[in-house]
Amino acid sequence: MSFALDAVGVIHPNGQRALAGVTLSARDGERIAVIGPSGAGKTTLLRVLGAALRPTEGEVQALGTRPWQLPAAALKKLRARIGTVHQSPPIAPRLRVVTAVLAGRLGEWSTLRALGSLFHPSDITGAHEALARLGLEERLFERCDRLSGGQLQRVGIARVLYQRPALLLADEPVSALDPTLADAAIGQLVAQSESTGATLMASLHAVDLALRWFPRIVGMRGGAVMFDLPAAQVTPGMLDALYASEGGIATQRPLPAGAATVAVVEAAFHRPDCP
Ligand SMILES: Nc1ncnc2c1ncn2[C@@H]1O[C@H](COP(=O)(O)OP(=O)(O)OP(=O)(O)O)[C@@H](O)[C@H]1O
Repeated sequence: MSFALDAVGVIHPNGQRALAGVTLSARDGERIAVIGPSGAGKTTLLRVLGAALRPTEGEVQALGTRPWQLPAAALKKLRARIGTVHQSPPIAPRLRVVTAVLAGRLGEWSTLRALGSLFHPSDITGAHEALARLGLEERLFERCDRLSGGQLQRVGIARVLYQRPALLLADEPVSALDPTLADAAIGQLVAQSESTGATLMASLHAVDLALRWFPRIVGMRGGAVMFDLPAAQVTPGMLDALYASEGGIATQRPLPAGAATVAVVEAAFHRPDCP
């Protein structure tokens, strides 16, 4: 078992409930997409799974441990085995791209090695390989504040590929990328999961990408799981219900502009290389 949540709820300090009664588990190596409207609780769910946010209610298990029962040093070790791609990567602007990628393994390194790598990057080949998978190898020594938002997002993905975590969490990892780059970047995350056996869980607004690349789809709304199904069993009607408008604000299922909704959903059900 890679992770298990049992009746997990989160209420933020301001009283806002973000998750309610979420029970969910994943086997090692599973690939799961989380979809749902804005505010559904996707980011909060990923933060709970990454042991970054302690839930208000329920039980969390991740990589064979109960994070919130661990002493501080063991919790730090657990976090080093979990990799998160953030929608806006928390990367210091003046950092070189190479250093930002190598930071993926900071949690594994001694303080001395980590400090040293700031001044003398120690595994340039490894950083180059990770960046090449995202088509960014020529930016190896560029400063991060000279990159576009989409390039920075790809640096965040390269960093987690370099980290090689056992549990790979991605929160809207391709929101700043054009459709071609987004598809390629999700392909790299999936390839990483296939080659290392890491469990991959990604939140995505692009439903077509979710259905094409992920065998299992979790639909969330209002902090709760609405459905948890194999991609082939998710119907256009379920997607309409998931993204239905609330409070008079018209919402639209986020599919590529100009696409015939049903046709795209149906076409997206099967990856050519998936049975
Ligand atoms: N730090 C916080 N303090 C208070 N409320 C929060 C906090 N973070 C999230 N929330 C609230 O929790 C709910 C779920 O937010 P979350 O960011 O998990 O949703 P989401 O599905 O990731 O949304 P989006 O698709 O827009 O990123 C929302 O109502 C949000 O306003």
